[in-house]
Amino acid sequence: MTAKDSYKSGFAAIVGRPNVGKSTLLNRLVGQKIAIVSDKPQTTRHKIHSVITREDAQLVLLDTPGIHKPKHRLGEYMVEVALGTLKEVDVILFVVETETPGPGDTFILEQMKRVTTPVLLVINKIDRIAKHDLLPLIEGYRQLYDFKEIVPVSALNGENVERLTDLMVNYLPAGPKYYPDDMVTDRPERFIMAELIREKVLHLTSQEVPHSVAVVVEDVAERANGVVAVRAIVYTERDSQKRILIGKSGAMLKRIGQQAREEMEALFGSKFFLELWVKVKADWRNKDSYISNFGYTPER
Ligand SMILES: Nc1nc2c(ncn2[C@@H]2O[C@H](COP(=O)(O)OP(=O)(O)OP(=O)(O)O)[C@@H](O)[C@H]2O)c(=O)[nH]1
Repeated sequence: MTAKDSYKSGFAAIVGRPNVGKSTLLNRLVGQKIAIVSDKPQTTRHKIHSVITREDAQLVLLDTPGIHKPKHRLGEYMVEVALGTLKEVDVILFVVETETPGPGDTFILEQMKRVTTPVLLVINKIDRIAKHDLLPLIEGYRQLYDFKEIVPVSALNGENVERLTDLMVNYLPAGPKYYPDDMVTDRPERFIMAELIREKVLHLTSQEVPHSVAVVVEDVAERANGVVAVRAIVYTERDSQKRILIGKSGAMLKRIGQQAREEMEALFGSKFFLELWVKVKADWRNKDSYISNFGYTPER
C-alpha cells in the first residue's frame, strides 16, 4: 500500500453546553481565529466548517451551536442542527469543563446515546485545576458513558491539543482530501466579518442586548486604493436596545466599529472602511422569516 492509499479524511463535530470553550478549542485546533469567542453563553449560532490538513489526514471540524433546552424558535433550530450533525460525522468531540457534569452536560449525553458515532470526551480548562483533582473527574465521567478516549486539555494555552488531533485522526476512514491544502474554512468572508462585528457587540454590551442582536453584512466592495469598504446592519429587537447600541453621541457604535475593523484588518490583511447601521426588527428571534433572512437556515 502506498502512502497515498492510506490517506485519511473525515468529519468531526464539536459539541458541549454553552461556554465550555468550544470556539476557543476550534480556533486552537485550526491555529487561526475562525469561531467567535465570548464569555457570554450561547454565542455560536452557525455550523462552521474548519479544516486541518496534515501529511497523513484531513479533518473537517464542525462547530455546533450550544445544545440547550430551547426557549424560543431560534433555540429549537440550534438544537436541531447540533443533533443532525452528530449522526453525520466520523467522530464527536464532547467538550466539558473541569467540573462534575451539570444538567446541560447530561442533556447532551442523553442525545449522544441515540447515535453510534464514537465520542471522545474533552475535559477543557485544565489550567484552572490541580492535577490531582483530574483523576476523580475522569473516573466520574467514565461511569456515565462509554467514551472512546478521555482527553484533558487547555484550549486557552494549547496543552494537549495536538494529542487530541492525533486521536481524532485515528477515527477517520481512508479517503481523499475534501478541501485544498491552504483552506481553513469554507465560510464566506462576509460571514466571518458579520461574526467579528457580533463578537464586539457581545464584548461591549451587557444584559439583554447581546442576545437580541443579529448582524448582516450588506455590501463589500474593494476600492481602487485597496481599501475594503464594508456596510453592515446590526439588527436588534427594541428601540431601547438600539439606543444602547448607538450610545451617547454614537460612542458605543463607534467603539464596536473600530474594534471590529481592527480585527478584520489583522485577519484579512487589508485596510477596511466599516460602516455600521442599527435597525430594529421587533421580536426577530421568534419569526421564521427573519431567522432565515439572517442566515440561520438548515444546511443539509
Ligand atoms: N481558563 C480557561 N478558559 C477558557 C478555556 N477555553 C475557553 N475558555 C474561556 O471560556 C469562555 C467561553 O469560551 P468559548 O470558546 O466562547 O465557549 P463556547 O463553548 O464556544 O461557547 P458558546 O458559543 O456559548 O457555545 C471564554 O471566556 C474563554 O476565554 C481554557 O482552556 N481555560
